[in-house]
Amino acid sequence: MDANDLSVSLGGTDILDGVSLTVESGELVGLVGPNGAGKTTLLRTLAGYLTPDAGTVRIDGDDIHALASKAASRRVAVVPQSSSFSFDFAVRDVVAMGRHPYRSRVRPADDADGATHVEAALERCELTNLADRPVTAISGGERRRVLLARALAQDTPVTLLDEPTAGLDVNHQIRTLDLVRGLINEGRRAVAAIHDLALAARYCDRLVVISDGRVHAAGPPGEVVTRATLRDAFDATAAIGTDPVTGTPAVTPLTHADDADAHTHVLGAGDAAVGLLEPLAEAGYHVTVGPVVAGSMDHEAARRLDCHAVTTPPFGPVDDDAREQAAGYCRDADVVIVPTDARDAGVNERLAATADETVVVEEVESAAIRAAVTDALGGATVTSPD
Ligand SMILES: Nc1ncnc2c1ncn2[C@@H]1O[C@H](COP(=O)(O)OP(=O)(O)OP(=O)(O)O)[C@@H](O)[C@H]1O
Repeated sequence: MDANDLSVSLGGTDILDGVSLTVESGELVGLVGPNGAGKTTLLRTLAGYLTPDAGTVRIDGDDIHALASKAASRRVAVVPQSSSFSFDFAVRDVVAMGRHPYRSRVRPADDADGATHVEAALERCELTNLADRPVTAISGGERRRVLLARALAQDTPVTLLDEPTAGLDVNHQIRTLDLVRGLINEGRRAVAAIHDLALAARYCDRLVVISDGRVHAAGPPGEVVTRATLRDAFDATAAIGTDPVTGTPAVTPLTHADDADAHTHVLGAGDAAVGLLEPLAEAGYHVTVGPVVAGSMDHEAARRLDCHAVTTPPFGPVDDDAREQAAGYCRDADVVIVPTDARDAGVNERLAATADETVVVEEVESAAIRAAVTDALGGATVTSPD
């Protein structure tokens, strides 16, 4: 699927502006972005429901907006965010509605294997036991699986999903995305709007960040889910780590702070530095740290918070580059903090709140690193807090 330079306005307001997106076979693309960014509008445009003011959507070469409705529905299926069923159709009948694009009043035999698709979709979505139940008499989560099964029965190369996990318990969120992933692994293509960034990062091959109707960033989850993206696209402060089980980005939203972007340099390393970085970043400071040993815990803490770390190789003296860079940060920073160990967490908190001074707290865990930087600075800025 190729969406090229899509612009859409609704009610006289520009909603999408120059959005392009490609989805290859065997690829799940996640649409992420703040509320009101335009994700649903984009999905509706990709589905052919909304005609763009400019731009095209092609599936295997066919312009989706130029196709007749049944032909378009044989290429793309939609799992909507919600659907209210006002008639008490049986679950099986709702799923069978997915076969509509293959049926013809004049040639009813055209969809000879329709029933097989419907039964397979029911089974895959664990709905076989509910197949005869009225759709008005099942739970909200089960109804979402019915919408997914209907899309499966439609048997299209492209599936568009709008918040497929919303309202599902944690078990069914995973089962639903595992199911979607299974379809992708069979060679289908899908685009899914997913609010949960960690789930999106775990299941999608690529993420497209939509913000204010534009593509803010696009790429593999590890490249897209960054502190900078969270700040710029979502206006959110977050720590980004690595999920220890899945190895994909983990997102911890932090309390929002509107503080100035004063530069704080955390000099040297140690366990205390790990605890310092997060409150500083949370308070809105531009934080740098180092020198830290490459691959150490404090380096990882800096990485996940998107704080630039000056690194020095393990098992060796602090190298000249690291020494120079750290010295530069120490000269430029509004505050230089040399952390003590964890018992001084209270002191660190106080320092973070008074960042307009240069304060150095003695006793860095790694005396060698402190000595190296102090030396590079000619000892000039090293002062005692009291
Ligand atoms: N029919 C419409 N007429 C005018 N504006 C609309 C219409 N439909 C949606 N909008 C506006 O378009 C913008 C994008 O809405 P959309 O539903 O695409 O966002 P979204 O990213 O899916 O949001 P959410 O995450 O909250 O579901 C919103 O500001 C919304 O108010």
